[in-house]
Amino acid sequence: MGQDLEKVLLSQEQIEERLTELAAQIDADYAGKELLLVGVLRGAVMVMADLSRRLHLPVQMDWMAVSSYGSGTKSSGVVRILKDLDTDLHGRDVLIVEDIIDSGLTLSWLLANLRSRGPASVEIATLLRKPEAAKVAVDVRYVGFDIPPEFVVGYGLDYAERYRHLPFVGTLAPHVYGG
Ligand SMILES: O=P(O)(O)OC[C@H]1O[C@H](OP(=O)(O)OP(=O)(O)O)[C@H](O)[C@@H]1O
Ligand code: HPA
Repeated sequence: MGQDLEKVLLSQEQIEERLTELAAQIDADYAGKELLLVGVLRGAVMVMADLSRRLHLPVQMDWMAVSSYGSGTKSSGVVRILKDLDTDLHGRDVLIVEDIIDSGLTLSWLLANLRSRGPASVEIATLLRKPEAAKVAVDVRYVGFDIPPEFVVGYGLDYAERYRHLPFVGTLAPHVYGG
């Protein structure tokens, strides 16, 4: 496992500190409201757990599963809903919780999809964003870290379903994905 990693990009401490800041901002922005957190499976599980536990607002949580990456390192651009929400979004303040915005294709599709369901508002919170990899612009209210356009793993992010459990974000050694 150690040999698979090239470097640690963001330590557990850096991530937790930033999530605390984002939670305070979200608490202030939605004061007096009840928020519906929509986690995007599977990558957002860690961010959802750690961000939601820092919120003081009343929140509900629901989950969607979408897929655009399959087992590779590039977005296919074709988004499929693998599991839809159980919650009616009509009149709700919705915050999509994500691990990463890379090309932006998944989130721009998801944002349009959720906005078509009649919510009061839909915003996005993502731990990571790769500005140099953007293929479409996505309006993101809460960003943990802007990172370089390298493939990263850990803290929910996988390569071929591995490395999601790592408590930090790192890059993989090129030999792992045949680079
Ligand atoms: O901006 P994009 O280029 O569209 O990439 C971002 C998407 O890719 C990842 O999901 P993935 O499809 O890998 O599924 P997973 O969450 O199950 O790992 C991530 O969780 C985002 O949903
Ligand atoms: O850099 C990444 N790593 C893992 N999954 C991803 N999905 C989009 N970008 C990435």
